Amino acid sequence: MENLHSQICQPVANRLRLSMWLATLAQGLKLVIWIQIIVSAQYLNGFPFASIGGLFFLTVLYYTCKIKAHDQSHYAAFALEQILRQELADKMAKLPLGKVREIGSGALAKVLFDDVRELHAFVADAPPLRAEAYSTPVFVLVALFWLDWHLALSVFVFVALLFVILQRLLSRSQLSRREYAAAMAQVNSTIVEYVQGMSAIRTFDAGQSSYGRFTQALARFNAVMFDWIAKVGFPTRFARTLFTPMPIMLFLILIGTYFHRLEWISTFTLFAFLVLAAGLIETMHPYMSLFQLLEKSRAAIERINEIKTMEILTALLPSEKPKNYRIAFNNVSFRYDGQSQTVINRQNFVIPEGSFTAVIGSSGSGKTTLINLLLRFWDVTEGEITLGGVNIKRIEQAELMSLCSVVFQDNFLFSCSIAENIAYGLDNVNDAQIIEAAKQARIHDFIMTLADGYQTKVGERGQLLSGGQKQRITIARAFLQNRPILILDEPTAFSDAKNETDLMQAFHQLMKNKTVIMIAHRLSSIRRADQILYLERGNIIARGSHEELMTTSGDYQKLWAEYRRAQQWTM
Ligand SMILES: Nc1ncnc2c1ncn2[C@@H]1O[C@H](COP(=O)(O)OP(=O)(O)OP(=O)(O)O)[C@@H](O)[C@H]1O
Repeated sequence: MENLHSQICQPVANRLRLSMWLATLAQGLKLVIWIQIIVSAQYLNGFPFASIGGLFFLTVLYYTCKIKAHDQSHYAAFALEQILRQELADKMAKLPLGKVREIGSGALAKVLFDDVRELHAFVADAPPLRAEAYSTPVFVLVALFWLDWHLALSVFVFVALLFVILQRLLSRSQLSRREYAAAMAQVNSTIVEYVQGMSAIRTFDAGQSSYGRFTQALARFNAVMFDWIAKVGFPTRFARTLFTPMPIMLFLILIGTYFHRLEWISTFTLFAFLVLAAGLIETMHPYMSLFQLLEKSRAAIERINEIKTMEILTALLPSEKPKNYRIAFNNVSFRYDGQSQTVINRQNFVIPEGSFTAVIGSSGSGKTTLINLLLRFWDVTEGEITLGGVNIKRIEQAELMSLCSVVFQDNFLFSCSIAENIAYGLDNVNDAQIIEAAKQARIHDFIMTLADGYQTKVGERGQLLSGGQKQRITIARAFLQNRPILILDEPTAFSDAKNETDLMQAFHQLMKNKTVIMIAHRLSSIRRADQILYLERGNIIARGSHEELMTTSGDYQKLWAEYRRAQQWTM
């Protein structure tokens, strides 16, 4: 077995070995049964009934071994499937969250489901096939040499020749895996984009450009496949023709009758050779299937290994608990994987415990990145972030998360009830507490208008609710969590003024007595901030309270002047 395959099958190696041995034993028994039948053919006039018992026993043993081999390899396949899914899921939990988002949920799900399933087929089917492909030719050749070494040697040379031809043909037919994988991945991603972005697609381009990208990807995939078929069509058909019993039978009849005339072999030996050699050639078919299984599973294993070997978030030891909730960025720089430019450049600032810090800046200035670094969705490239004087890399991930409540603009809800979504991840929460949190988040009245109230299912990703409603459910969860650090991404747009006022009131109540960092999109909501960080191109260009910045920062004054002009224009 190839290194790649044996490495990934390591956890179930013992079962697979057992399956191989049982399958090999079954092949040996099959051959013994054949030989016994052929030998019995010599006694057609007086069939040895005594040996029927033995034959029956061998047949039962043969089927028992074959079935047990099959069972073992299938158990191994199921066990490995479970082990790998568990391992990959554990690994994903330790990867930087930014990395998980970058790879995309579609691609990760494909590895967890499709690739692991692909491997199942290989693990379940390969051991019996391998036993058949490798042991049967050896057994049959031993039997042929035992019958007559002259003819056996000729058959051996003939089959070896065929084998070399088969190897050549199969290696020529290897589909350029990288090309195939790239073409397939492009088809998948364009399908996902086409389906997920359906609303934007219909609004903006009636599906033309996105559909165009999809058809282009499909055309490329077809071109790769056609090219492959053109390359392998003839070799495959030729291999199939060579590995039928006919060529070896013809060879045996020619050379066998010659040997028979020389009186080197008896008629019986020639007959035995014809039967056994036909079987020998059939054993090349499992070899071809095995080759295809190996090829198909190789790409899956490569993708699984890619995730298994990804760098995880490492914790610096010994782990420590923060002593307070003062946050400090010390000389922090950050560059996304594979990018040459840093998006945060050597930044230093402090967020005092219990204060409200607003982060402002134009689109792409690095506001979200700053928050992602604090939550360890990514790790800083240089410098350190401390919480309560402790480098966040020394704080266990679960501990860090248990100190922060996060409310994003686009909030993910789970496809369960509203009550379950509010209490998500929290133990020992009763209905009264859930209702109280919903009231504080100004969402209780809306929930009561629903026929099933708090038991209403929100649909996949919360699609049955509006953006504002989803956000208020997340705010209710944050009220219930009551964690000392609150990270908010202020909503930019909601449908009506009432909804927006409700939301802002809920936000302000939630912020009380907490260390708050808010990405602010509206200047009106930052006036009461203790500190405003004005970020541009990864640098804080101004820092201070509203009053301070209005006197010290020309950029900040300009921002307000523009904001006021826009307000007057709106009015
Ligand atoms: N996963 C990523 N890989 C590479 N570059 C990224 C990635 N995410 C963001 N960037 C880049 O980093 C820079 C900062 O992005 P960030 O999302 O932090 O900006 P932002 O200020 O939050 O913007 P917005 O207000 O539009 O949300 C941008 O130039 C963006 O293109």
